[in-house]
Amino acid sequence: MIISASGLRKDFTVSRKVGRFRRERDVVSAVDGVDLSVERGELLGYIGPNGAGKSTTLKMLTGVLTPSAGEVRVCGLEPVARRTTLARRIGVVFGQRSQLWWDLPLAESFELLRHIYRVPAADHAARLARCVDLLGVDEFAATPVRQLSLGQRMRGELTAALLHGPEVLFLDEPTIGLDVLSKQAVRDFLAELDAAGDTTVVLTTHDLADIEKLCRRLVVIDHGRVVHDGGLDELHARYGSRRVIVADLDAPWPDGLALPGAVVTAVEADGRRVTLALDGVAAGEVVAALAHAVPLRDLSVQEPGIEDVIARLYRREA
Ligand SMILES: Nc1ncnc2c1ncn2[C@@H]1O[C@H](COP(=O)(O)OP(=O)(O)OP(=O)(O)O)[C@@H](O)[C@H]1O
Repeated sequence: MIISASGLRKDFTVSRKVGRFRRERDVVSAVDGVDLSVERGELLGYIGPNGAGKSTTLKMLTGVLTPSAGEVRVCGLEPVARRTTLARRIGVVFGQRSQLWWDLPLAESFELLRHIYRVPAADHAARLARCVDLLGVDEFAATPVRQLSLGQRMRGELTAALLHGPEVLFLDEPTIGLDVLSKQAVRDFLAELDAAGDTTVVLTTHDLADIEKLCRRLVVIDHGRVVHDGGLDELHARYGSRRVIVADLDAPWPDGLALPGAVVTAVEADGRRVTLALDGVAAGEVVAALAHAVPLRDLSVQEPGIEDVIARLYRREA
């Protein structure tokens, strides 16, 4: 395991005003007993609603915050105690904090990072070439960082985080606020990184397209606790996502008509369009029964959307 955590906790003490003069202290468990194992080369989606504890977890994994309790190892090291050693073996992109030099052209930040991490020139050149190829960072390498668009800066941040060849890359919301093209470039880049298999990636995101395109495994956290750890398919199965048939009819849907294995969820367009959710029955059987019962004009079968699953999961509709 390249990352392992057990019983990981982080409590924050916050003071709250009570009445005019009194303050009371509350303890907020931002991370409340998280167990996590990540294998080398995995791309893990670490997701959850706002305030769930994602960033706090990442900060403990990268040695920025000391856990209140629990065990954590990244690359076999205890992150806080071995922070400097760990820094050479991980890459970090946290939305709010930049690792680039604001007033220097992007290319000079890359060069400085090469010296700081003492990366052999050939390795640096090879890694940079890959980022030029996939993220197009050469187009704005001469521009001072402060003048870059958010999308350009994020592409620069990703490059900067990878130039020393980290074993693990931690990304906190890398696509938030980006324009469509930059989002696509970042996503394609991460897919390629995942396919190459030599970098472990932990990704927090609220972007459903990121989740759908990139994360084969998802750890979902809510109120500081893991509520799901597994693939997207398992999530669909567990939260009862159902395939849907939308049928256009030549005559109105007969009131009260029931088909085995399907539930009518909507009747629209003067009764000439009906939506049926499948109850685990093969679509073919329901379509055959439908064709027998009503004059069909057109029909489509839709897979459940990730939006639906995640929304239900966050509402805890198990
Ligand atoms: N330094 C701090 N002091 C007090 N409370 C904090 C601190 N940092 C985080 N919290 C609280 O801990 C909880 C978890 O916050 P965290 O930032 O980890 O959530 P998140 O899942 O990353 O949320 P988001 O998706 O909104 O970024 C929240 O209730 C937050 O208000």
